[in-house]
Amino acid sequence: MMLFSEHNFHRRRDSIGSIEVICGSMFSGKTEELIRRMKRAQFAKLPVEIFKPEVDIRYGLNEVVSHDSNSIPSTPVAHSSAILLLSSETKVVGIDEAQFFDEELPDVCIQLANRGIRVIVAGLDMDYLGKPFGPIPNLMAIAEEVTKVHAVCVQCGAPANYSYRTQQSDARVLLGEKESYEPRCRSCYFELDTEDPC
Ligand SMILES: Nc1ncnc2c1ncn2[C@@H]1O[C@H](COP(=O)(O)OP(=O)(O)O)[C@@H](O)[C@H]1O
Ligand SMILES: Cc1cn([C@H]2C[C@H](O)[C@@H](COP(=O)(O)O)O2)c(=O)[nH]c1=O
Ligand SMILES: [Zn+2]
Repeated sequence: MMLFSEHNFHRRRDSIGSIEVICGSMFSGKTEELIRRMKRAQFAKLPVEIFKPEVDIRYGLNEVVSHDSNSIPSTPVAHSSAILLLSSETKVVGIDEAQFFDEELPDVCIQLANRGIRVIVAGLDMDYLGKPFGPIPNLMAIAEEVTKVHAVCVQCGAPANYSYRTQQSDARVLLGEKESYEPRCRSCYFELDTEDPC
């Protein structure tokens, strides 16, 4: 089976660029999907570069690592504009944890795509309060393709699109894993009474 993004990419590989967004809750497979697409590009012998925000130091500075320990080398950057300094040979750019970047990231992605680069951006669409997170909503608006992936709700097993924070903290940015967050579905996130009222 050929996924839409792979088909699209092949057709356009030497012509115009594009922007793809992979979004969802924590543990939904965003990083794995980003790594999968980047590795396919490498198999196609295309020069790739992967970036992540400097703030995300969970697994060290120089690689993107999934919750299943898949990894790919990456470059940490303090501001999205630094991504524009990449090599002129680069054909595919991956960006992980994009929710932590500044609001200039969508414009940076447009500039890259207009140079003919395929840009693949992964990030949380919502913060722990269920609010749209950083530049992700604007990126979704300008992207050619948006993929929303889902985790499994730890409470009931349904598809999960919320990241429920289990630690007491009001800070929007709180790096963490399973000790601080759990993926939940709407019903479990809002603790809705799902009993049939009739
Ligand atoms: N509740 C869960 N639902 C789905 N995957 C989970 C869950 N808890 C742990 N995982 C693991 O997380 C992996 C996805 O990791 P990753 O790609 O890093 O996600 P994300 O970048 O969206 O946080 C899955 O393949 C699975 O092994
Ligand atoms: C919901 C939420 C998450 N974070 C942090 C927690 C993790 O360090 C990353 C998300 O990583 P993942 O690859 O998507 O699992 O973001 C945060 O700082 N604030 C939040 O509201
Ligand atoms: Zn649930």
